[in-house]
Amino acid sequence: MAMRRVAEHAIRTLGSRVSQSRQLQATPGSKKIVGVFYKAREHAEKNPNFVGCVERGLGIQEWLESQGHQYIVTDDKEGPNCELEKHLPDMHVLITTPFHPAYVTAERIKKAKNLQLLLTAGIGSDHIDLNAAANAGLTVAEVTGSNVVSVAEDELMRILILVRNFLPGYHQVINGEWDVAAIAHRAYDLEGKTIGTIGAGRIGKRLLQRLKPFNCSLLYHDRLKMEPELEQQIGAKFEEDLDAMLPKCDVIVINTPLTEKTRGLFDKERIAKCKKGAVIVNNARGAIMDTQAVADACSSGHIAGYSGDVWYPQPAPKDHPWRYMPNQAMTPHISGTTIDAQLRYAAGVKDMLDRYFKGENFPPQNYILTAVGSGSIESHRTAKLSSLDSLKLRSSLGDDTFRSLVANKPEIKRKQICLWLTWRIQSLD
Ligand SMILES: NC(=O)C1=CN([C@@H]2O[C@H](COP(=O)(O)OP(=O)(O)OC[C@H]3O[C@@H](n4cnc5c(N)ncnc54)[C@H](O)[C@@H]3O)[C@@H](O)[C@H]2O)C=CC1
Repeated sequence: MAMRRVAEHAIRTLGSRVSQSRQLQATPGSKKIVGVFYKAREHAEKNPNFVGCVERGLGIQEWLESQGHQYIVTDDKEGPNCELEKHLPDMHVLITTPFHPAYVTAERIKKAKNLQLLLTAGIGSDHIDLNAAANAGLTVAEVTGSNVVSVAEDELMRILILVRNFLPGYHQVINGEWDVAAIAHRAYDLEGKTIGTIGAGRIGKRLLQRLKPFNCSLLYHDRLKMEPELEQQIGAKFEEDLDAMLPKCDVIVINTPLTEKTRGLFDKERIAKCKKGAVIVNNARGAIMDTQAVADACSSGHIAGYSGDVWYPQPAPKDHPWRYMPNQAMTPHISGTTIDAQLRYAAGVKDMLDRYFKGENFPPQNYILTAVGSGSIESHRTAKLSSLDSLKLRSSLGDDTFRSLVANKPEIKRKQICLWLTWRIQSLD
């Protein structure tokens, strides 16, 4: 709350103190756009709306080529000789997804001399080195909101799968077995249990809304408390102290972005604070967890089950401990790439490319990082920006707050707010 007040005050006094940031605009002429997606192989033909794969490349090939642009699509993203590396020196735009992440390292950014724009088809741009992108003056944007329903629904499913001990029963059927007791001794109702989400942004709120009819006790820990009316409507109680919330929860769900604050948040010590027998669902990012600590807690039974679709790295190596730990219900990274989600993030990417070609701003909530022209803003601010975790802009203020601030101050350019607040939040943290 205090941070929000400071930020609001800051915007009131922003005025002319911040000079114009560079407008991201494609220079005239043909652009080289590279997209990195997962391969669908024989599955590509099974559904005309399966646009998120290499074979369909978000369905924008014809449109881009009709405008004279070059569009390269690949799934080959690893190692010095991969297809992605070959195109780094002359690409202007790189489209990546969190499902088959092309890790955009500082080294790769350095090689990509012509790169202006990094678009994430989906949500979560932690596979990009944002500090390096800021230093290089790149714009990073994602299709915010595109798959939040997809993930919230998936989390609800995972909670039920773990609490009802569903998977062992399914495996019995496949294996020709029948042993009710082997399942029933650790299967529970969801009703009456306490569920806590860490992060109650778009996905977290949607999950809480979906859980309300289950008659559970709902808790949330976030950097921001919801407005009282929304809190009441959702029916969840705010827990300012994460470590105080954890021992209360039968089910813990992680819904924060991966930032420097959340990387490794669930280490051995924090997992030890969870109630014995709690289950954890994590569709946010694998690196929020200490991999081995999760595997150990599942093996010891302190954690009764772990489910999620996010790993580090991705694809998960064959020897990843989560593949082999007991009571896990892991899948590849799938929750945010339903056909419905693909259509939404494909449309969002096309819209941003169109705006980029026309020199128009993107929807404000899509920006993760905005381009900074050298000398176009005060130098110390540029310097600050280059060294911070840019996700703080959204994760500290919350997108709703940020949007309402922008909406109430039409005279202030969004990019100015973005740059200034990012710098300001850094000093507040
Ligand atoms: N598995 C999948 O397919 C998908 C995964 N995701 C992951 O889910 C994350 C969340 O997505 P949205 O809900 O759309 O984002 P959002 O920005 O709407 O919400 C994130 C929430 O986390 C809170 N938060 C940030 N840092 C925190 C901290 N240190 N402690 C407590 N709360 C903190 C923010 O205040 C905000 O309320 C994404 O960043 C992404 O990593 C998103 C979409 C698909």
